[in-house]
Amino acid sequence: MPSIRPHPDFTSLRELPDSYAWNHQPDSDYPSSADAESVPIIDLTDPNAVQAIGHACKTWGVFQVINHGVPTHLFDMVESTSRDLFSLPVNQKLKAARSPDGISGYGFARISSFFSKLMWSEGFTIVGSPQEHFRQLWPHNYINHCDVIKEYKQEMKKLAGRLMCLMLGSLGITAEQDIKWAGPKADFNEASAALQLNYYPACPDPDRAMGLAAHTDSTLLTILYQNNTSGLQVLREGVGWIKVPPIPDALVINIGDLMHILSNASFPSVLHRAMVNRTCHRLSIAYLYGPSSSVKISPHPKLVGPSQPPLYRPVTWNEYLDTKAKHFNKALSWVRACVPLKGMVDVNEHNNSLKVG
Ligand SMILES: C=C1C[C@]23C[C@H]1CC[C@H]2[C@@]12CCC[C@@](C)(C(=O)O1)[C@H]2[C@@H]3C(=O)O
Ligand SMILES: O=C(O)CCC(=O)C(=O)O
Ligand SMILES: [Fe+2]
Repeated sequence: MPSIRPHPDFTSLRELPDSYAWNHQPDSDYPSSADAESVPIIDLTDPNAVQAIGHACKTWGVFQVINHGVPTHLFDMVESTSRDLFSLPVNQKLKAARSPDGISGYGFARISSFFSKLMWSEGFTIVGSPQEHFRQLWPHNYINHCDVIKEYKQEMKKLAGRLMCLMLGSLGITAEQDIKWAGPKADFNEASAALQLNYYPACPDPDRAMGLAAHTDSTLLTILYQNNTSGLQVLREGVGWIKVPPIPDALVINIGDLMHILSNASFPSVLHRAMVNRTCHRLSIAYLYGPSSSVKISPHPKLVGPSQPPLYRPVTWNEYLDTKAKHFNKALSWVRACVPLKGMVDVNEHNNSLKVG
């Protein structure tokens, strides 16, 4: 939790309090070519999807997918549950507040404590069943909302398994032969995940506010649904912050730190952030996908050899989440093997409200 106190209901403020005002670097720091580049869009029914995904993962660490097979009505339903949740009175939402050392529940982003300024957003993290927290929010009608989340997570799990096969396939790794923890059907059925609902209210001074500060995800991969309001940006080295526009029915897929480790740094975990809007609120739903708790993730043997030493030590998801909670943007360096890594992004350069020390 930040040492500065959040406004109890910042969604109703007419002016941006100083505690929410970030000192953004002017965009002129970056060449204007930032507008000319855009995140790849990949059709999952395209026979060349593996190559396209491999290229996007290596060069961007992020892409959008279309024709992914997730039924549209599921997005409407999960959006409606999220709206119902965030429009509850503050006191009601606080009944499901995340405990100080917990992961699930209502509150600020987990990384908030690393910043001297507050973020213009609310979040709700779901790990496992949402039942207990949803009952606190909606004592009389939580069951429907639980069902929506359950169905959404099932669909996301299937898609995440497919994406794992495509991403690894592009590196010459097959789930059947090369990844034991992919399970007997090689469908990654034992994998686990968290669902993060993010709500960014309309903001009186969007140019000085920050929705969600620049970070990488502590996942294998993340599947992000965003409503029709833009805000997501990804950092392209040497170019700058690139907007990832909402495309109806498309999903944004990004590489997380664990996939960066598994790929022995072939795939970068992309730095991203969410900006806010003066007139429209924004909603996003992140499916944060990782291995089951007993699995140690390490650079895959097929990507290691005499000229390619393993760049990271083995870690479980829980160990990595603990490291991230302690060291935030330094977490990857903490699991680095004793080999210097070239071309690492220093997140400090891009987060100027980061607390020092
Ligand atoms: C499974 C995860 C992944 C977490 C921690 C835990 C639950 C909540 C996730 C997020 C969601 C919002 C951004 C982030 C950076 C945050 O603050 O909380 C994420 C973090 C991570 O990717 O490190
Ligand atoms: O809201 C967004 O677009 C980004 C959300 C995000 O990065 C996250 O939940 O990890
Ligand atoms: Fe993220």
